[in-house]
Amino acid sequence: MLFMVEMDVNVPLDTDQERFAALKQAEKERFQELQRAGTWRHIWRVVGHYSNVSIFDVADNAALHDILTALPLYPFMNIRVTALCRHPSSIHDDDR
Ligand SMILES: O=C(O)C[C@H]1C=CC(=O)O1
Repeated sequence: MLFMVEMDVNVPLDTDQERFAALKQAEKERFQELQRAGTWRHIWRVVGHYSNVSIFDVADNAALHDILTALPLYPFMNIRVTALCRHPSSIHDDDR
């Protein structure tokens, strides 16, 4: 199942910078692992924001919930999820 996931990262001014840098590195590693697995299919930076728009390919709603809530930066994120399905005019075979 495909989902559009919009993530906004909010970092309070009093956040410990060293701790945040470690979480950011852990997030990058998890992100790249999920990309290699084909789970986190796409990501785009939203211009002018510490936000991204991503496409996830997961088994079901619960799988997406588990992945998102386990992200290292999850405590700093506001997340919006939109379920997607194939557009009838799409020429891409991997839209499901
Ligand atoms: O940078 C972000 O938008 C937050 C998050 C998503 C991937 C990643 O490496 O960090």
